[in-house]
Amino acid sequence: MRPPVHDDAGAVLDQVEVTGLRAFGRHGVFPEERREGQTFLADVVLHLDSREAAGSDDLAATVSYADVAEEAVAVLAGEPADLLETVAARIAERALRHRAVRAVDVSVHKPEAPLTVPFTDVTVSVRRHQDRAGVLDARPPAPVEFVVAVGANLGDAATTLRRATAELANHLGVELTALSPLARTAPVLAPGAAPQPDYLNAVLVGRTTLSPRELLGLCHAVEAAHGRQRLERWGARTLDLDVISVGGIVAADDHLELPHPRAHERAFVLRPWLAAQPDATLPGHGRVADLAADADGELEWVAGPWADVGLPADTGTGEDH
Ligand SMILES: Nc1ncnc2c1ncn2[C@@H]1O[C@H](COP(=O)(O)OP(=O)(O)OP(=O)(O)O)[C@@H](O)[C@H]1O
Ligand SMILES: Nc1nc2c(c(=O)[nH]1)N=C(CO)CN2
Repeated sequence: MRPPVHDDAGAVLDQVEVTGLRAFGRHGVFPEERREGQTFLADVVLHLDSREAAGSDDLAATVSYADVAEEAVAVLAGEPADLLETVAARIAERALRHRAVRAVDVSVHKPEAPLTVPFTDVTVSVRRHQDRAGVLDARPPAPVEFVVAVGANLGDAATTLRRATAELANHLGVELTALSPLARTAPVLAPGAAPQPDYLNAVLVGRTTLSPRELLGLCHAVEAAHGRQRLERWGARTLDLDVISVGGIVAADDHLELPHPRAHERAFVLRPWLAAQPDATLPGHGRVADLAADADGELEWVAGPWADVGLPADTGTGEDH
């Protein structure tokens, strides 16, 4: 095991290790190294939280070491660099594009390095961490899954939710793949708050090429277009769009936290989400089915289709739950 990397809560991350990756490359400072080439090797240790993947036995919840290995070998065999440090950093950068990878150790070996003395190996090792703030602003290289929870308890809530859902679905870089049925839910209020009307809630699942920040901005724009005013925390509202998760990212800054910090305890999020996506997991919290079973909150399904957006597959808008 490499020295551990800790997550934000101080827990040691798991390690996935690939060693002895080998390729013919042309890295080096000397012209003959560029001309003749030589063998390079790499060891890669991925630091990640494997609990979700272990719970669901689903490769999508972790990272394929085969992909990381191929990417590392492509760097070894690829564009020549003067320094092993550069080669190691390139491999690390490729590995960190996999969002599940929180940190990575890369060692690059050059056992045929042009030294004038007997030696066994030359190794350069680097450790790199996920740029956690940057991750919230980065557009994913390929579409990633997102989950948005919608709610309203002022005005014609059903019409607002239908229109807001269509506005999201029609936005460039956003595609909806599953919709929960509509639920009527008892308001979850701050202690001592005045009573409020029941909410209508639903959950939208989709794929996006927007950055998480852009998706939040889009949600705010749709809220504003429907007259949302932020007067008090947890106040009654014409429309509320919460970004629950994007691409499995676990990251936070002052304006955006992923996954949504209260989603794991909210029946009005979890139960519709489960209905839309029975095998869903909430990054850092586990299976939505388990979380939904533990969450308190009164909820009653509103029968019938409630949104008119084209989905790639027939999904449960209004079937029995
Ligand atoms: N994952 C997220 N989704 C939506 N807003 C978020 C998220 N993370 C942080 N925020 C921030 O929270 C701020 C308050 O959001 P909002 O007014 O919708 O809160 P709320 O709906 O009253 O309460 P709650 O956040 O508990 O749902 C937003 O301006 C936004 O910047
Ligand atoms: N039932 C219900 N209660 C809430 C809701 C909501 O969407 N549904 N949203 C809140 C703040 O986002 C606070 N309380």
